[in-house]
Amino acid sequence: MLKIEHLGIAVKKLQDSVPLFEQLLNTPCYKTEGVESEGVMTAFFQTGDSKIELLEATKPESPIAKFVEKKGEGIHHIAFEVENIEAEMKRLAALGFELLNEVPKNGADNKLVCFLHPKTTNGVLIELCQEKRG
Ligand SMILES: C[C@@H](C(=O)O)C(=O)SCCNC(=O)CCNC(=O)[C@H](O)C(C)(C)COP(=O)(O)OP(=O)(O)OC[C@H]1O[C@@H](n2cnc3c(N)ncnc32)[C@H](O)[C@@H]1OP(=O)(O)O
Ligand SMILES: [Co+2]
Repeated sequence: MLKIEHLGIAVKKLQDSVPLFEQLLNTPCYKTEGVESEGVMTAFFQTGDSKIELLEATKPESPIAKFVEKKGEGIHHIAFEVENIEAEMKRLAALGFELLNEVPKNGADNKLVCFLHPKTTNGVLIELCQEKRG
């Protein structure tokens, strides 16, 4: 794993949380982007080498809607940047980690992503992400 690429934070309303995080971090939100396949709208902040990703659900079946309903707002996942996502997925599957998607899928911010089930990672949802090339 190269670094923590971003921390995902589930929120109820970006409209409220974006200004709050702008004040907290003292840096502007540099991008908002919808990811239809995940049912989320995201907002990104640069913090040093890593990012904060705020996530608001855009439909009731969204993992973020379920999470907020059950646990409330808060840290949802940690995303690690990897050099080669397919090699990393193979390596982790062979070690017994449960991959939530068998092939890399499109994430926000020009990334290919794969999630690991929190039940195999001490209750922490992990995202692998690789910059899309070409
Ligand atoms: C845009 C993209 C990007 O960065 O580019 C993103 O981040 S998209 C971010 C949104 N997309 C995703 O999260 C995709 C991956 N997530 C998923 O597939 C799902 O959310 C699962 C993690 C499999 C959970 O779904 P499921 O329907 O099974 O929910 P559930 O509510 O029944 O939860 C099953 C168990 O997992 C726990 N659980 C659920 N979400 C969790 C989370 N974020 N962190 C830690 N534990 C979590 C529940 O408390 C429960 O534990 P107990 O059994 O102990 O009660
Ligand atoms: Co993420």
